[in-house]
Amino acid sequence: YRCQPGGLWVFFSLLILFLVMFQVAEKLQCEPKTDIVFLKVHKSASSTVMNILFRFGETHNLTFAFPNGGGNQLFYPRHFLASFVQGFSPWSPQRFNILCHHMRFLQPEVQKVVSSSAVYFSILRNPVQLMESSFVYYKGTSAFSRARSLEEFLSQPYHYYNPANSDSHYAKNLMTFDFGFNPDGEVTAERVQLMLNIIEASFDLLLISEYFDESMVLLKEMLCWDLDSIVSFPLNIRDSSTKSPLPDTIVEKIKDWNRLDWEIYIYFNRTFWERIDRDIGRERMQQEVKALRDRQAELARTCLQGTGSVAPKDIKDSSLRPLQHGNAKILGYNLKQGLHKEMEHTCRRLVTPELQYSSILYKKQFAQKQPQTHQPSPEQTGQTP
Ligand SMILES: Nc1ncnc2c1ncn2[C@@H]1O[C@H](COP(=O)(O)OS(=O)(=O)O)[C@@H](OP(=O)(O)O)[C@H]1O
Repeated sequence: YRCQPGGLWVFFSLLILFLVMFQVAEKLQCEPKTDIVFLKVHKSASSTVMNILFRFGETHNLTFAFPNGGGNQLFYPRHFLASFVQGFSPWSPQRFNILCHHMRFLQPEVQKVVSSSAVYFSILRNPVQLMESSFVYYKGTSAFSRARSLEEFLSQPYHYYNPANSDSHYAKNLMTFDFGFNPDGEVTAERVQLMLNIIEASFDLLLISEYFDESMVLLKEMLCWDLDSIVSFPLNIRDSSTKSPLPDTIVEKIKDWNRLDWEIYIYFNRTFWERIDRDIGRERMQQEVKALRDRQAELARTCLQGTGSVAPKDIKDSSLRPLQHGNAKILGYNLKQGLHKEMEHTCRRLVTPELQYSSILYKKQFAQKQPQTHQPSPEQTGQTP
């Protein structure tokens, strides 16, 4: 049997056609996603994730669902309502690309402000470290203000904690609360299962802050973004002088006190790794994480003075100073001098704290608009994070 030249031509034409179709199919499958809901769970590295979303949104000219009047939270701790979003009208078809400010989740209302094809994700943190962080950051709230230490609070929590107070959620099952559920609900197998089912049905991906880099790789895959879109420097981080070590006895007490959060965390930590095994595999994950860390290290060398984060008093540019809250000392960054214009912009955005960045984007989005006639009260704008 001898191969005919005509046959070869047909073979190569078919091969090229197949390759082109394959590329087109792959592209169709993997268009970068631009409609996103991020539930910004408190004290779970959510400000770092928000910075990633801010940068992507700014670069791609996307719209954000800002709180009315430009506050920093969507009228938290109230359950989310579409009417909290600036520019939302029940009579207009306008939808926003990214919803990522602090809110207490309520899906039917969220669905009114974003496209029906929006991707939903959130991030969880081990409730033990989350509560230690919350105790320091929200030291001024009613449940924590009278307790000298977390140990003291946990020795008789109901002496300090009154569920009827409007700021009590910072002290018990904060993740459960942010997902929209009752943090004081009785812990039964049925309740836990129902809660997990609802979260799983509403969210496409649950990230884990202890595995932040792996989380970003999963996010990149889900959103069809590139590596540079998911790089970050850790934001809203505390100085170690305001962190306390937790003896084992306290760890157990925190788990018990935050039982609903613990159940959420355990379950989605498991599904997180199952998803990695299913979609990426451990080996490729390792390579992707390395690529991400290498890129971040390169950016740190380019952008930052010194080796990394610095105390608030040492931040030279006041527009890069993060909000200080409660008893926490929140660190920030100094940019290198003499960076070229474009690089300076990239570096500056990486280290711009949440409140300043949000306000820059808000002004940009509403630059053409008249000032609001309705002025919400400070409580409504949620000035404290
Ligand atoms: N990349 C990365 N990886 C792991 N952990 C990180 C990261 N970025 C921020 N953090 C830690 O997240 C805590 C702040 O969380 P939030 O930004 O969600 O807080 S807030 O509710 O918006 O105030 C805060 O925790 P504590 O330092 O324990 O308070 C940060 O250190």
